[in-house]
Amino acid sequence: MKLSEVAPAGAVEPLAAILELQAHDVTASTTVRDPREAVGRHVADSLSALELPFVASATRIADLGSGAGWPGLALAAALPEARVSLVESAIRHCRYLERAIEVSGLENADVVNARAESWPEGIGVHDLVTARALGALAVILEYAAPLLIEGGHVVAWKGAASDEEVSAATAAAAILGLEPRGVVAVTPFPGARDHTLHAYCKIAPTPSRFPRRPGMATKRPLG
Ligand SMILES: C[S@@+](CC[C@H](N)C(=O)[O-])C[C@H]1O[C@@H](n2cnc3c(N)ncnc32)[C@H](O)[C@@H]1O
Repeated sequence: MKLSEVAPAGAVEPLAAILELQAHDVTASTTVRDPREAVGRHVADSLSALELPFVASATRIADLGSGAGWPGLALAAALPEARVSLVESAIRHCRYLERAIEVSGLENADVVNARAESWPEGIGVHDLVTARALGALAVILEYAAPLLIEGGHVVAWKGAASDEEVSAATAAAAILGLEPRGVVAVTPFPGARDHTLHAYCKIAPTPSRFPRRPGMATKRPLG
């Protein structure tokens, strides 16, 4: 797959620079380094969410657990009007993300070295929170809900999620002021299997006891 087949014209150059960096920088947190493979597995997978209208129109995005920057960097490149914060707890990954922003020239992305549940400046200001490969759905929702404005959305990129995981997330959503808005199956690259986007909307204030202390969402999951 070519970048120009999966990314909007203005996003091709910055993303090509990031894929080149990712291929050679040993601190990039990914096993998919070959740029030709990364076009599908990282870029197209990240941009598959643009088919959701509230992703395409988002203006203030937080990508939680960014790692090597997917989906956050791809969304920043594709949505130049949006501001994208890459929230990453590991300083090593943050340094890489800063280099990726520098080589790409993306001016609408920034790096936040924090745990998603310990980022007070991020509370209540985002209309979209994204997360890929960060954890169980219920955990992602617990991290995301406080960061959203009412009417904002969460999108979680998942492989095959079990019925149990989805039910736990539905129960967690009800506690957090979120409502499920569907699961969309996507095929970002030929042969991609079990790629789904799980969407939720914030329909009510999140109770003030959230975010809980760091680590609690995984130690004692809601739902
Ligand atoms: C498996 S990687 C996924 C990276 C990227 N989203 C992807 O799909 O390629 C998960 C990342 O989340 C970070 N992380 C884990 N818990 C976190 C938290 N509570 N807040 C912010 N980052 C977190 C880890 O350091 C790691 O870089």
